Amino acid sequence: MNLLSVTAEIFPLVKTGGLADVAGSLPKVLKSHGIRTRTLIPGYASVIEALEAATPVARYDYLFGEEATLLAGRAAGLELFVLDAPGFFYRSGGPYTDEHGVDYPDNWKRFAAFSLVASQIAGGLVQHWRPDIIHAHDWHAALSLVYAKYAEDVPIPRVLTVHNIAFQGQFPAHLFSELGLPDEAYSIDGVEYYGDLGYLKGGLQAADAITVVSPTYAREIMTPTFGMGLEGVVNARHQDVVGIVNGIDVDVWDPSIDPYIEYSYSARTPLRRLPNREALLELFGLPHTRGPVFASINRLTWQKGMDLLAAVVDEIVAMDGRLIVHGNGDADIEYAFLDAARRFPHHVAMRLGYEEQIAHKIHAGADAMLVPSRFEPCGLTQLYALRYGCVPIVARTGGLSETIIDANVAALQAQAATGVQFSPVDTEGLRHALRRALKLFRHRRVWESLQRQGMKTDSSWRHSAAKYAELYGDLTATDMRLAG
Ligand SMILES: Nc1ncnc2c1ncn2[C@@H]1O[C@H](COP(=O)(O)OP(=O)(O)O[C@H]2O[C@H](CO)[C@@H](O)[C@H](O)[C@H]2O)[C@@H](O)[C@H]1O
Repeated sequence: MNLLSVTAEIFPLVKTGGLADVAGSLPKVLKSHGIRTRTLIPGYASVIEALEAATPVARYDYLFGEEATLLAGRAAGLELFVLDAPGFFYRSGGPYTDEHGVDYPDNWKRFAAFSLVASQIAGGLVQHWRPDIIHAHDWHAALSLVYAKYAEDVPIPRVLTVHNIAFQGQFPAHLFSELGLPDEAYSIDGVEYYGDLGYLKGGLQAADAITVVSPTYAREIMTPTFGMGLEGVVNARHQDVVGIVNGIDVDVWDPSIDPYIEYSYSARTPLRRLPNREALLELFGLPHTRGPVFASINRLTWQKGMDLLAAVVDEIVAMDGRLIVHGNGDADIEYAFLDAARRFPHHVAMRLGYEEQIAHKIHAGADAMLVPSRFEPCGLTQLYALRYGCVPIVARTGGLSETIIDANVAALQAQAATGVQFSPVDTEGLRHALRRALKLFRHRRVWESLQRQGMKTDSSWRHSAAKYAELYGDLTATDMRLAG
C-alpha cells in the first residue's frame, strides 16, 4: 500500500515540536506492515539542503502567485516529495513565524498552496506513483483533504491527524475566493468557521477518518474545555474519530547507543547512568546535590503549564533540589526562569532555545522530568524520559494520564508504577507532586523501581503503527467495496 503523508515538519529536517518526531518516525515502522510512505513537506532551506537524488516531477509557473517545483527525493532515510517554492518557504525565520516569532502574514496562502499540491499528488500528478491513502497532519496540511474532497479525480480515502486542536489555521473569510475551491466549500460542511475560514475545521469535515494522538485527548476535545471551539464538529464526527497514542523512535532515543550522552547505559545497567547526572550538573554549572535533579524540556507556554513551574521554584530550592529548564517560548515565562536562575544560581539553571543534543543529555542525567501541561494531546517528552530512566512527573491530562502509571500504593506494591501524576493542574497540585517525588526519591529502592519500570515500558510505535495500518486497511477496503 502506498501512503501519502502530508506534514509541515519532519524530524530530523525541520522541527518545532512533537509533530516532527511523529511524522519522521512513523513511516519507518509502517514499512513492516507493507505500507510505503512518501511524505510531502515544504521546501524550507534545511530540507532542500538535505535532499539527495532530487528529481523534478512537476512544475508550476504560478502556484498562488509563485513559481514552484515539486521534487521527489530522499533525506535521512525518508522518502520525500518536496514543494520547492522559494517565495513561500525559503525564509530566514521558522516554518510559520519570522525571526521575531510573528506569524507570516501569508501563511494562509503558503499552506493552501502546499495543500493543493498534496491533493494533486493524491489525484495522480506524479507518474509511476499513486497513493492509496492521503494522511494529513494538523491545520497546515488539513486543506489538502478539502481540495481532495471537492476534486472529482481524487478517489482515495482521506485521514486527518489532530496533534493539537489549539492550532487551527483560522483566516478571514474574504480569502476564500483565493483558494480556488467551489462555492459549496464555504459552508458548515466545509471550511466556514464562525464566519471565518478554518483550515483544521475543513479538514475535520473532509476526512474519512480522524485520528487524535491519544484516546483521552480524543474524548477531551469533544468538550468545550478542550475542544477550543471545534468540539461541535468533533462530536458530529465522533463515529469516525479514533485515538491512537504516539510512539517514539526507539533508535533515536536509546541510552545504550545514544551518541549525545557521555556514558551509555540500559535497563540492565542502570548504575552506569549515574555519571551522566554529574556531567549534566557540570554542563549547567550547578553544584552536586543529594537532592533530586528536576528538569523540564518544553515550549515555555501556558499550554505546557510552564508558568506554574516558574511559580514553585522555591519548593525545589527548599528541598536542595536542582531545576534545569531547556526551551523557549513566551517572553514572560522565559524571563521568570532566567530570573529564578539569577536568584538561585546554585539551584536553577536555564538554557534558552532548543537543541536536540542537550535534550538527550538532560534525559540521561536528570532524576525527574516535569511535564505540568494544562492540556497535552499525547506528549513525547515523558516517553523519552521513561526510556532514559528519568522519572516523569506529569499533569493528569490527555496522553500524559494514559502513558504514565502513578506511584500510588497499589501500583507501587505491584511494581507497576512509572512516575507521578498530579491533579488539579495548578501551583498547589504541582507543589504536592514535588513533595511526593521527594519522598519517593529518598527511598532509593522505590525510586529505582520507578526507573526500572519506566525503562521497561514499550513506548515504541509497535502497537500504534499496527493500529494505523489497520485503519488504512479498513478505509481502503471500504473504498473498494463502494467503488465495486
Ligand atoms: N522549545 C522547543 N522547541 C522545539 N522543540 C522542542 C522544544 N521543547 C521541546 N521540544 C521537543 O519537541 C518535542 C515535544 O513534543 P511533545 O509531543 O511533548 O509536544 P508538542 O506540543 O510539540 O507536540 C504536539 O504534537 C505531539 C505529537 O503528536 C503531541 O505529542 C503533543 O501532545 C502535542 O502538543 C520533543 O521532541 C521535545 O524534545
